[in-house]
Amino acid sequence: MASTKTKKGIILINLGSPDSTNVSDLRKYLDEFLMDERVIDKPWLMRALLVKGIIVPFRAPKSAEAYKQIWTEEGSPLIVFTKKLQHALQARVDEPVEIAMRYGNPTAEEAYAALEKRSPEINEVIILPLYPHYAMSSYETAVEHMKKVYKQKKYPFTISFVSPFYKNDAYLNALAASIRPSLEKKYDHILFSYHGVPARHIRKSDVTGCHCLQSDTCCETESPAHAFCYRHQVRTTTRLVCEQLKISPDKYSISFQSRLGKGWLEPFTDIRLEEMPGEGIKNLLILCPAFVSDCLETLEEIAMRGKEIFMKAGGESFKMIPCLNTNALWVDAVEQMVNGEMTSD
Ligand SMILES: C=CC1=C(C)c2cc3[nH]c(cc4nc(cc5[nH]c(cc1n2)c(C)c5CCC(=O)O)C(CCC(=O)O)=C4C)c(C)c3C=C
Ligand SMILES: [Fe+2]
Ligand SMILES: [Fe+2]
Repeated sequence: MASTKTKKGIILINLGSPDSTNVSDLRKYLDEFLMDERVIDKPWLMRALLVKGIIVPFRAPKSAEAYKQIWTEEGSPLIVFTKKLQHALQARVDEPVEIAMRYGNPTAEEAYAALEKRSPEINEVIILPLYPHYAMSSYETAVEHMKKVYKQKKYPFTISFVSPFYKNDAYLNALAASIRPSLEKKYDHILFSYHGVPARHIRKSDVTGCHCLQSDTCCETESPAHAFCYRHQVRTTTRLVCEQLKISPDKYSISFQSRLGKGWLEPFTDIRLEEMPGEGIKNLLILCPAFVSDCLETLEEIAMRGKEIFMKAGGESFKMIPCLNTNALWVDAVEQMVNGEMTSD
């Protein structure tokens, strides 16, 4: 029997941005985002009342102003950097590369259709969610959405997903290289600020039902829960990259940003930024490794508002290390991952 030759296509999926900074586009984007049951995990009616009745009407005008601070002529930084990553990868691989956004545009349907149109003979699509760490509100929802859309039509290809790459060697090398030049100048401390999640989400994702968040050190005790534990994974990325760079544990820490409501992972980035100068940390290096593309949460929340909090509290220098964006070592890592050369589980 003749064997079928594999013809691959690649999709990079990221979170997505509003189409513009108009309040109406913000409403549409926030509605789609926050009505996702993996982001706000309340029963549909309660979620709809909260999102459509309270959060979106109040947040949309404020978010529109925030997006205006970072919007470029080419559009939202998150989309622009994801497209640039697509082109950088495309320059290295023969397989067609498309992008999709979990919320907004381009959609999953468009990405599948674009691959089919570019190469009708594709029989296998590798999907890389652009999140280093597993969270039900990021990695899981991207995967489930791509699967749901895939099932709605008869596509001539199979789909498979790259796992969270928080301890992948090539990713860690890229992250370390992006930090290394900043270590040459004087600094007192490095803050790894990760996007926060509700603690409840971590407990929900605990496959053992009895491990996650049981103590402050449970993330350091081996457990099958860690394949889905955001806190374990961000701690692992931080520890491994600091070991590689020989940064001693007293010189760095982790915090969580962008909280929306109560019961989120602590410590909070904004609170730590206010406290640090009083603890003698006057010269700060900060990075946001939950994001591989600079976006609203890095450029506006941290580089603008976070810096202001720190400097007002008595800080002297605040250096933000950019996301990996189109860093050549990061493109190497992406190329390895879509080629199935993952070293993480
Ligand atoms: C319940 C609310 C939210 C959860 C949980 C959450 C998790 C989460 N988000 C990202 C990545 C990004 N989030 C971004 C923006 C953003 N996030 C939330 C809410 C939750 N996120 C909101 C309401 C917004 C919109 C902006 C705002 O109004 O503040 C972005 C930036 C998008 C952009 O266009 O630049 C990213 C990226 C992760 C990785 C994550 C869980 C780990
Ligand atoms: Fe978010
Ligand atoms: Fe855990």
